[in-house]
Amino acid sequence: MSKTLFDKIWDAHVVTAVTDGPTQIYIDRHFCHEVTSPQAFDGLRKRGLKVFRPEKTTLSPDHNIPTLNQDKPIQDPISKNQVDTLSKNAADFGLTLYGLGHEKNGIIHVIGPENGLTQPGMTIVCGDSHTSTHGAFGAIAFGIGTSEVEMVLASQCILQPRPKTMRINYNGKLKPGVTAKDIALYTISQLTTGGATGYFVEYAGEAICNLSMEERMTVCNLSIEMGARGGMIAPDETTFAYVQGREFAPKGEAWDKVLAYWKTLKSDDGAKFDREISFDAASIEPWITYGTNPGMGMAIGGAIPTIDQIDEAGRISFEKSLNYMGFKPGEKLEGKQIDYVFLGSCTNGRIEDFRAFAAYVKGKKKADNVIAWLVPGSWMVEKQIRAEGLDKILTEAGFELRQPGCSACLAMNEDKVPAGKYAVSTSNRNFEGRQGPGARTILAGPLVAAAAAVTGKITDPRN
Ligand SMILES: CC(C)[C@H](C(=O)O)[C@@H](O)C(=O)O
Ligand code: SF4
Repeated sequence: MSKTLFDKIWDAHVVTAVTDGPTQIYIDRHFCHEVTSPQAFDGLRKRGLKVFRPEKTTLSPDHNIPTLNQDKPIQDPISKNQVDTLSKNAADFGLTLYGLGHEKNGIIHVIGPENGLTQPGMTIVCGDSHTSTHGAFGAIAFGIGTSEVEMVLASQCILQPRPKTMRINYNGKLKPGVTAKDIALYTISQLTTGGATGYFVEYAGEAICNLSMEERMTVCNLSIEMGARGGMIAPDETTFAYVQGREFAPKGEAWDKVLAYWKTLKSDDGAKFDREISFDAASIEPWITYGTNPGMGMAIGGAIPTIDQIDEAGRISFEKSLNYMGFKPGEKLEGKQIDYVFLGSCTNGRIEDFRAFAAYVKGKKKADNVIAWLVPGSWMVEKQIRAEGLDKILTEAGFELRQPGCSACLAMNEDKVPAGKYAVSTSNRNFEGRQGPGARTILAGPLVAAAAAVTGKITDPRN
């Protein structure tokens, strides 16, 4: 029988199938950060349990870490406690930790792939919704809650109801100047933030096959913002070339063997999805959000919907959202002045994002009205930025590089956008207060962020 990519990986990981109940699934890789893991470790302590397979779990603090002076003690007591607790848990349970100051520290969804811990065919979990990022490798990767973190630590398994499957096809080629982030924001705008609830999504089609691994990670990262359990892309030569040679990638004979298996990981012809939709890649424009959820987006040259374009049931929240943002129905945002630019996060904090940003700002100057936070996703990204001399281009254009971490993506550290200020951000959430109390977030890709940083306004990077 024809199988989807999802079915193949899922079926290969079933430990116990229960009729009318969740399936027990084996987990190949487990990532942990400081926010969602403390109670899980305490739970193990209370039960007198060890971590079942310590080599399968990797820890990195990312949410609470400062992006300046990481060599000094963390000032905020709550953040310090969370980061210290993660270190203690790693030591007590014998787990690998890329702690603060470690050359491999960074956002957990950035360091997994760059170290070769993320591989095709795997089941991957983390107590974090953006675990969907790892699906870019052709893996079943999804976020879990803290009680499930405890379950995985104790048993290397998890109980999961089988999600429905959806395939989204992007036919044809993207237009020049359109990025992976635009694909994702466009898709959420079409499907809405609840449009993929209950589904595991496979992204497919020519425009997806043409993406680099980092671009695929950006697309899969945002799956959760349309409610999907996760997103995935079939592995191909691009995937294999990215994984090969990385620290934890299989080597020698083991590589040849696994590669033969990875090549079978694609949806068979005739495989049935519970839902299938298609978009014309050429209809995607550089995309920005105007509201307070990632589905409230539009082409950069477009206009915010007018009230009559909104379903009656949604009008109150639409008005509330625009009120928070200080925008009016029907308004165009191109040319509107902004205050902050944030380049970073597990969505767009990788080397290609910094290359794209640097290429745009090269020979130009940062606008005086803009405060720009350029935050690499990891120390490996930071090192690469310097190795390529991108830091010099950025400095000459008036920018400074900060130290890696989640930073202003959710403002758990000091990087908070002040109330009422507008931030063009390459991250993935624009909820009220996400980047600081009262902060107003406009989500966009790295090129739109670069254009905003040099003009001080919302600007189409193609002009
Ligand atoms: C802190 C964590 C639980 C959260 C998530 O799960 O996504 C965070 O990473 C976020 O992006 O909001
Ligand atoms: S960068 Fe943002 S989205 Fe990603 S894990 Fe950190 S807080 Fe969550």
